[in-house]
Amino acid sequence: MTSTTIAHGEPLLQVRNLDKSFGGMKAVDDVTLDLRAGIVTTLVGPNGAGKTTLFNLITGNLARDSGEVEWLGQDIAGGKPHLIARRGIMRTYQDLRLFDSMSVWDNIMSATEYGLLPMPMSSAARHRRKERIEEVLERTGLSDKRDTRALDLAYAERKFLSMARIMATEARLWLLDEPASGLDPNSYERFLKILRDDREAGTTICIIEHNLDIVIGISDRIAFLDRGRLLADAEPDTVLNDPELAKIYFGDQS
Ligand SMILES: Nc1ncnc2c1ncn2[C@@H]1O[C@H](COP(=O)(O)OP(=O)(O)OP(=O)(O)O)[C@@H](O)[C@H]1O
Repeated sequence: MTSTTIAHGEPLLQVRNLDKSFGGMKAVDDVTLDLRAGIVTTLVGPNGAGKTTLFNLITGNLARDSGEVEWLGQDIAGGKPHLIARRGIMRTYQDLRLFDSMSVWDNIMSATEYGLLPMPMSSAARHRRKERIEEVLERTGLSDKRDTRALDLAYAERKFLSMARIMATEARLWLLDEPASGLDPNSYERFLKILRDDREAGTTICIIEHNLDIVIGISDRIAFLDRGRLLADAEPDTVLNDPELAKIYFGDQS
């Protein structure tokens, strides 16, 4: 995992003129976007806008047609997912992709190993990892569930486990695909606190989110996608008060 220092607000990940089509349909169409160090960028837009596809192109789950993805100035487009993870880019999935028959603890442990070189860890490093997992269990409210199989968790607990899996790594960039969908209001608060605390600690976060309370509650910047095109990338007030974007997002309600 790279430890290059980068100033708050400077681009950590740069997407340039990225394109991806499925058949004749452009799912991501000439998108240029910076994800900046220590900043929470929310990716919004109607269903099918290309948000998840953009994540998949960044993380190597899909191959781009053209364009660039740079991490700290290095080209990473076309890299394999585990190699991209190794650089410090971790993600969650809408369908969570937990290891259902494994315990909460083992699910988290496996995430800390994903993308790492298979080399023995020093006992000090193992100890630090254990402490980090304990802290993540506490913050996600899963301490009492550490031995429970993922399959046996309640819905909100499964969502928090998918967050815990990336929190326990030392990733510098988190890509979160609708992590709060279906959560109850109490869980929202826990979720927002996690994001705010990690942003404070310097983590860079990009989150796909439909819930406007969450969008308003956490965004430093909002990027608005529609039919593959990036229509806006600006401060929340600018995007949220743009009547044209509201029409696209909510439909014409006049
Ligand atoms: N693997 C694929 N094969 C074919 N079409 C795909 C594939 N993945 C996505 N698409 C299509 O690309 C478009 C963008 O999909 P994507 O999932 O990126 O949208 P989204 O903005 O994340 O939507 P949502 O908010 O509903 O999750 C959609 O029309 C979708 O059907």
